Amino acid sequence: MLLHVDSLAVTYGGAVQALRGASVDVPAAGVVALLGNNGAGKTTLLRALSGTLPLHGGRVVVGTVSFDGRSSVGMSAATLVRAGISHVPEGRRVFPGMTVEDNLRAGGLAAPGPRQRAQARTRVLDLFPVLADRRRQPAGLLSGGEQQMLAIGRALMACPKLLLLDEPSLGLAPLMVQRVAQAIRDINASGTAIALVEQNAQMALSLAQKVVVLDVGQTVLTGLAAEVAAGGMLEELLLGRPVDPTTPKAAS
Ligand SMILES: Nc1ncnc2c1ncn2[C@@H]1O[C@H](COP(=O)(O)OP(=O)(O)OP(=O)(O)O)[C@@H](O)[C@H]1O
Repeated sequence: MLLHVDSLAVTYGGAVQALRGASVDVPAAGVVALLGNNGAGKTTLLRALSGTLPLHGGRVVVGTVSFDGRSSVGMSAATLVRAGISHVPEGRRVFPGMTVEDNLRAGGLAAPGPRQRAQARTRVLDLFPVLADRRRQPAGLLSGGEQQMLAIGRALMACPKLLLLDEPSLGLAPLMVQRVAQAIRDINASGTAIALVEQNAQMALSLAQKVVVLDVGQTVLTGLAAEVAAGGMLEELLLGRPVDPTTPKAAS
């Protein structure tokens, strides 16, 4: 398993328990959708995995996280990105005053070497040709969809084994959502594993092989995407009806 997370607990400021038993496995080259209602802990989970919990207060208190065979709890964001975990945060967070090219260059600082950096740049510009057209423009002038592409492209510049995507479709027009979804498919087809947080459950189910549902900081369902989609379990969990504790965990 590329990523193995078991019973992870995270608190903010010692008081807010954002995660209280999150478990998720992501196989090499797999796509896992992380679903759950607002406040379920999805963003916190991605931040814990990429070492970007707020410096002020966010803390992993218990649990196991292993990435590529090594325990990764407590590693810095810089170490984790070099180990192969790239995070595209919610709200894209491109550097608005820097050009598209410089945003990509910043992502490439974590690439293993110059040859891999050049290959990653070619790959990103093939995936998102609009970034090549706009490479001299400040990132802040791009549309929301283009900024999302740039944020994903910047993350890919580090040559990740695992890409963490937080709400990539948020606020995008339907056509742009489709283009981002296709890009996610293409990225995965080239061997990069993906953990995808998405409010758009339909999109997430169409991209993922596996689904993990979080509720109030805990993993309450793990299953194959096709089975979860067919079984109507998701509506039950996301619409807030009581979860049957006897529901078996589907095969992972
Ligand atoms: N910096 C922070 N300080 C204190 N509490 C926080 C902080 N960030 C998140 N929380 C709390 O932690 C819990 C989990 O939040 P998180 O953002 O991880 O959930 P989420 O599933 O990503 O929700 P959403 O879909 O709304 O983004 C919530 O109760 C939230 O209020």
